[in-house]
Amino acid sequence: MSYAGRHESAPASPADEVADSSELLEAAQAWLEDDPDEATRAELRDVVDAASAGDEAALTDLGDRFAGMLEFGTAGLRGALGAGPNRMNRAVVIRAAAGLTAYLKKDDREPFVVVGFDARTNSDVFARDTAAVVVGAGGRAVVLPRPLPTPVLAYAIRHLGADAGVMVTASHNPPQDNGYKVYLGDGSQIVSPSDVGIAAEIARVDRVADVPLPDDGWDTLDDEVLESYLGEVTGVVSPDSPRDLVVVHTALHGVGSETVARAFEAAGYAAPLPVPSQAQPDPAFPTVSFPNPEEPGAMDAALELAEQTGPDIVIANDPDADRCAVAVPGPGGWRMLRGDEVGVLLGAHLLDRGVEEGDVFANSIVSSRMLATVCRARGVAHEETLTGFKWISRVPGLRYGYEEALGYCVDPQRVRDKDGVSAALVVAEIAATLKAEGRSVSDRLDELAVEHGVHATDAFSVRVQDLSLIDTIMARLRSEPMSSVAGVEVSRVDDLAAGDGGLPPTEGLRWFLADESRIIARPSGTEPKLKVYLEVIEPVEGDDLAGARSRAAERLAAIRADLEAATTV
Ligand SMILES: O=P([O-])(O)O[C@H]1O[C@H](COP(=O)(O)O)[C@@H](O)[C@H](O)[C@H]1O
Ligand SMILES: [Mg+2]
Repeated sequence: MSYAGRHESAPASPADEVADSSELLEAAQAWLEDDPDEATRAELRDVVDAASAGDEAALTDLGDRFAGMLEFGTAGLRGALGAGPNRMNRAVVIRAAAGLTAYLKKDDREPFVVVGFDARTNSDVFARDTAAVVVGAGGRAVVLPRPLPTPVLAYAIRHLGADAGVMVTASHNPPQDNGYKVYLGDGSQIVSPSDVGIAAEIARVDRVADVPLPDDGWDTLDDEVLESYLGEVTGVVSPDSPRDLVVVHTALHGVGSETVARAFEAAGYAAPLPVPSQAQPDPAFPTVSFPNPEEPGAMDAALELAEQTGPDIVIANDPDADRCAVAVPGPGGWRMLRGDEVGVLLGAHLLDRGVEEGDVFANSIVSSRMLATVCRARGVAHEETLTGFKWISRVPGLRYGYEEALGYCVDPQRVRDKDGVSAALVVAEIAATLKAEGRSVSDRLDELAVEHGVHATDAFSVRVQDLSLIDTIMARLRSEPMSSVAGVEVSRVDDLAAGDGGLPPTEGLRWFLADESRIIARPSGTEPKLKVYLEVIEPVEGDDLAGARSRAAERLAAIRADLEAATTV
């Protein structure tokens, strides 16, 4: 399944279907013969045999596998592992690597590509294929020594002076997925027009069998890259801020444990207390249904360990360790902070530590407007970008950028992407500093809310099997416009697909209500779901923060109820 949002299809007539199914079987047979991987060949052969014998389910399955090539979405290619062009497999990866290399060669030089990989099923195989394709095309390739966090790869690109980087990972997606993040030499993930240029080169690859695939010729790096990253990442915290802090950490079965523990020790903090059942990389992600700290249940084991051991904070990374989630103790037990809360906490902290002329703070349009308000109050420039770090990381003069999806870039000079390791260090600095003052992270959030107003955010997803349902919902939201939400008049609607709001066109709708509440609906570019983001702002009168918070929560819940109704499948 491709999650990039290409899912328009016209209803077919019965005659078309017959023609389509024979064309489909032909296309599948041709793909099968050209697939270098015995495992996916066998898988596809079974589906083709069943479909040829008239099995309807197999035919539908085949149709989905051949619904087009995986496309670049919010964070590169991402899809279910399996045979066919609309899945993640060796044939698709070899095509992608060949297209990328051809694109890089247009600059008339031998491309130099650094490749990283996580610990998912086949990530190492896809990394090796990528290196082989680059070398086979006359380029130079180096591969990270073992499964490591995405930010280490993003760092390596600029550290080594590579022309491009590839990270084989599906980040926080379910175990059956894999993915392919592509970066250029500036260290940022690709955006238009390079994604279109690379896609055009991928489309030009006629047969996988014609792509030279040598058995060697690339270098496997030693630990120097990781050591160098660790040596530099400690620079995100001040040498003289307090270090007394107890942290529980989970890597959610991903690759973050070692790098985070070593970064904490290198920076002078105690290594976090790991959640033992989730500390080692495991492609089956056995203890969680979704290895995404945003999903219900994913943090249960970490919060349970926190209940038992009483740390100051809990930190989680997603499996490729570019996201960072935080939980704090409160009167009612442990509470997960929203990405927007961590985002403003980090932003305000970096503002407090001092900014330089030309520094810009940024966040994505689906994130809270609170950081913009804080920046305005301090006279510091702030920008909004489209969703995805590929956009945030490109803001000129970026000093700090974040997105509500638990992504933070506190050190854009070194890593032009979100980095769950450096973010964890700055979170630790904030928590340890507050602890030394006898205060807590919650106290600091209260202070910011009193000063700038309660910015209450929420989000929900409508998960679908059939991607065309997302189009159906978006079409309905356009054709039956909401005039009020939760009893409050809609004062402005931006069709983001038309470029309203002054950003590059992207599928999505944004509503502003008369009371400044904001709603955005957009298809995910990484998973088969529609995402809806909500924000209300409630000023704090006098010092009645509790009253403002409860009014905000009520307004938010009412908006959510209306939007859930408006987006039912
Ligand atoms: O998967 P990760 O951790 O790299 O995260 C990726 O996906 C997130 C969700 O994207 P979408 O809303 O389109 O699904 C983006 O916000 C993020 O910038 C991107 O890098
Ligand atoms: Mg990730």
